[in-house]
Amino acid sequence: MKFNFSKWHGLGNDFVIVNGLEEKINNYNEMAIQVCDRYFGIGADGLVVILPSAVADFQMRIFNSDGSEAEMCGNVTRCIARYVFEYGLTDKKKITLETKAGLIKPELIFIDDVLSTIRVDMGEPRLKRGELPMVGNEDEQVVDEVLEIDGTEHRITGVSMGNPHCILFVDDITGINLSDIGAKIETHAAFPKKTNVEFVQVLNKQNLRMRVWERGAGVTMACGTGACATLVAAVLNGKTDRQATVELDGGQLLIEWGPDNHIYMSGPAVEVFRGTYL
Ligand SMILES: N[C@H](CCC[C@H](N)C(=O)O)C(=O)O
Repeated sequence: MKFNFSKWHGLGNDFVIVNGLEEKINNYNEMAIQVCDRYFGIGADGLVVILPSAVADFQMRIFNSDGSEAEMCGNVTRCIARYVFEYGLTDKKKITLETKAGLIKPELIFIDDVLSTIRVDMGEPRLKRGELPMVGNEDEQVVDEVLEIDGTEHRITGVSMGNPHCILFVDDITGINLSDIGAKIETHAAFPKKTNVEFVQVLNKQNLRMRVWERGAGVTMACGTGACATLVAAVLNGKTDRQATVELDGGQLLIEWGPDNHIYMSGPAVEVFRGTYL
């Protein structure tokens, strides 16, 4: 089944974007596995399809490279905002996107007619265990709890941005074997829907260094929802201010936890190439 696509990334977290208003794909989960394969396919962390919406400007569905569907994705939200504007699907610089995590609102910020950054209202963080989700009392926050992995205790904080995140603060991030421990935490019994895993080194009150093992994708260069969850966890644990720069393998995101309790993420989006999948 042939379809046109465009290849984008947000700080190296890369996606195949398909305009589902014009292109037909029968099985998104299966197609995501195929197109994300870096040897036999296009190669990406995920497949994202733009669809019509009755409640927003567009609907966005996100599929990880393992074929699983995610509730939300921060980095691709910035790419979609540019895509629909530059491909003429809208003349709006600020749009609403319907996702499984609710309505997300990206805005293209121009300075002297040049695109400067893309700022996304990511909605409110979910801080109760049940929303994480994580086993235990639904109304409790998951802050500074102990998770046992291979007989070793790790202190974690759980935050959901519509998708689940397990955050661990470490003194030296270079010493983490992300592929080993990330995979074990992703599939830990404490997380019925599995989880994204972020390791964080606090540099100071306004700067964090974070590396991520993503649910359904493994180690990626960046994770937008993960950066938002990381800032929230850092504030909950008294480590940073409510606005900080999160430095990822692929670059930096500015994250703010606003007085309206919404999380705002600012960063870039880049279109790399276009093509036809045969
Ligand atoms: N792997 C994630 C989805 C992609 C999120 C990430 N790429 C982002 O930028 O937020 C999950 O299954 O929840």
